[in-house]
Amino acid sequence: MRRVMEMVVENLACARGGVPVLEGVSFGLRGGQALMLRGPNGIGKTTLLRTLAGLQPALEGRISVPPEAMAYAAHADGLKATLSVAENLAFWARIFGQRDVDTALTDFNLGDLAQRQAQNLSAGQKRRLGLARLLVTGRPIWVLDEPTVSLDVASVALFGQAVQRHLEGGGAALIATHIDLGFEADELDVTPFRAVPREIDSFDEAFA
Ligand SMILES: Nc1ncnc2c1ncn2[C@@H]1O[C@H](COP(=O)(O)OP(=O)(O)OP(=O)(O)O)[C@@H](O)[C@H]1O
Repeated sequence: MRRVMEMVVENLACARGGVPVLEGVSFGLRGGQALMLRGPNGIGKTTLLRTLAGLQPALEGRISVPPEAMAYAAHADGLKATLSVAENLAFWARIFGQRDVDTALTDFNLGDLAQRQAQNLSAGQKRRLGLARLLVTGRPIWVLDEPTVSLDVASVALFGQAVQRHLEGGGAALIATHIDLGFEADELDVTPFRAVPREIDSFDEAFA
């Protein structure tokens, strides 16, 4: 895995549906560090993560590392329904120039399900497969949006261990979650960065 030196985010502003939701977001993330994104429902955590991962443009600001340094996981979408668990991982590994899928199978307890088609997995098993994909990206910064949805207690623990191993290997993680993942991590509450509503330029025309 390529090591993260440090990701620096400066004065970032991001929007959802054309409406600014967060602005002035600044923070740093270094190799070995996990940062938990906190804030109430709807504040803009998903929007921020999508912007960092390059899925939507920033309104302003600077991100010191390119999206290619990041592996983004939001939900199990993107799984190939008719491919088996092992084939899904091999597919992703090939895309990212990696070979090993056994570690991902083992670490997310997917060994017994390796030959099952993705479409026949339970919600929690699909989520485990979605998260196992992180391991075959080889990318240093994991950007995770509510990664534990649908996971049972044992799977949350497996996930927590996988993140910790990633950190020990010099990786970093930015995680939007409402729950305690069971390991030491820093927190970033994005509430203070809520965008100030702007005046609508066309107000006069619209209501004239
Ligand atoms: N497609 C969309 N078009 C317009 N507004 C949207 C769209 N999707 C989300 N929003 C709004 O953007 C704001 C930020 O949403 P976002 O999903 O980033 O919040 P969040 O902090 O991740 O919330 P949660 O904790 O509930 O997951 C919310 O007010 C939401 O209603």
